Amino acid sequence: METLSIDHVGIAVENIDEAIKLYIEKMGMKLIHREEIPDRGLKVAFLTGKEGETAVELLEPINHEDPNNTVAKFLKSRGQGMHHLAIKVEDINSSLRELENKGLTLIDRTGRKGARGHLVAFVHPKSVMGLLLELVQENH
Ligand SMILES: C[C@@H](C(=O)O)C(=O)SCCNC(=O)CCNC(=O)[C@H](O)C(C)(C)COP(=O)(O)OP(=O)(O)OC[C@H]1O[C@@H](n2cnc3c(N)ncnc32)[C@H](O)[C@@H]1OP(=O)(O)O
Repeated sequence: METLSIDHVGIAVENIDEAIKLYIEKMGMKLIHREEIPDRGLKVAFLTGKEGETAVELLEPINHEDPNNTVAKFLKSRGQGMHHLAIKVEDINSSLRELENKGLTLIDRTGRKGARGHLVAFVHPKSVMGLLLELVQENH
């Protein structure tokens, strides 16, 4: 499998509106996309720099008290900060098979719809040296 690019860095935050303001006003980024994903119980926002390279994805749980919400759980146990790294691939399902064959532990066995309508899947941090890895395939 080949990584096409580093798609985004996911950052868990307690308050997405305050976080967006910080990234725009203090770091000079621009907001390129915002949505709520009720299926995953998340509010997300994507920001980039002027050159539009790798994005930052801010993630806030819709319900901070939901014990099944992975980001709410993360905020309670580890606090705000980097949550995952997402790489872009051409074919998410064949990449997942390849990673599994190489001994990595998959969280998702197939790509499913994530933010921006793209297909996404996660690989367990215990098999990526503590990093929660996301694969993203642009859904054309
Ligand atoms: C919208 C979409 C998109 O981009 O399109 C998204 O971003 S969705 C973004 C949100 N969705 C996801 O995160 C889905 C994938 N994540 C998951 O399924 C889960 O968060 C797991 C990674 C399996 C962890 O769940 P689990 O219930 O096992 O949590 P836990 O608190 O007991 O943690 C088990 C171990 O994993 C570690 N751990 C938990 N979350 C971690 C993270 N984000 N990065 C690195 N390590 C992490 C804990 O510290 C712990 O390590 P120790 O055992 O050493 O203490």
